[in-house]
Amino acid sequence: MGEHAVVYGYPAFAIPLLSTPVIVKIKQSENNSLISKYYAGKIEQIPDSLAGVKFLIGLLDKEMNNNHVNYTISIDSGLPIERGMGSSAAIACAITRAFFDFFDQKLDHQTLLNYVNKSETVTHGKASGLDALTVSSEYPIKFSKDEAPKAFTFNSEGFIVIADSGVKGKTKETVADVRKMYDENTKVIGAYLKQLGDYATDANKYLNQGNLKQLGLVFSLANEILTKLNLAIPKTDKLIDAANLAGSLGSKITGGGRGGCIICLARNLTNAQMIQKALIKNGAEQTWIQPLSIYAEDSDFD
Ligand SMILES: C[C@@](O)(CCO)CC(=O)[O-]
Repeated sequence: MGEHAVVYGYPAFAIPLLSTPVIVKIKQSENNSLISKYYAGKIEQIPDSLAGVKFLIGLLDKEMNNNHVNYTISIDSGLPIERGMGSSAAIACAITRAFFDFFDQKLDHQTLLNYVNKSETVTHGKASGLDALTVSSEYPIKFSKDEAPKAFTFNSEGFIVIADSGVKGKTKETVADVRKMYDENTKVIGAYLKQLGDYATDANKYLNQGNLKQLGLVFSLANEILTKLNLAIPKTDKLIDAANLAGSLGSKITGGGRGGCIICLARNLTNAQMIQKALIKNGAEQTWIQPLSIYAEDSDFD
């Protein structure tokens, strides 16, 4: 909740998808190379679509004062890239952790965030830091106007269902387009962004109260604003309609928009599975179901 608005300092919160980790391994080898679903080959020839990864590897290599060890980096990620799921931040986070481990260096959280954010700036342009914080945390992260971002826990029933539309969302492009709209019509677009921030605050309150019905409602209200910001496309609209018809308490685009993923709220597992079925039937490429109970303070989710 609060994506795009957070870039302007408004409240937001995001939850880490704990059931889908990104695993990066580094092994000594003859040449510096990368093995991943999206590219396999020499690090110096990494394509522009993975510019953030290439930049980060170069930076880490330099800062580890490495001038003699060659390595192969392998990335194993269940998250699709360019779908508003924070996968670029998650990959950057795992690469940084793997590098520090490989070179036997201690890594504190702030240093980790600095590296991820530098990589994100190459991938997305100026980022709010929300993705970096979220993917490096076991707990949801809250951004508010007056305090530093912080992790929080909540006790709530319910499930989230996420669906990938299969359409690439270009966060860099949508963030730049919203900025252009804001510069051209600050009053109206500024009011939309503030409203998104307010919905994020409301959603946070309803999560704490375990009020799923109201939470679902603010999901849908936020989606209306995201649509006004030109972040919806027919495919995500279709998925949202299908989820709502199948009993979702509320559904919205998640992340940068104009493609990418949608997120829905379900009352219970049966409800979540019915929504999942409808999403698949309506063309979702991949879906994830996650209980909200894993964010409770005493959760033993591992
Ligand atoms: C769209 C955005 O708000 C979230 C992307 O996951 C961009 C950002 O926060 O940097």
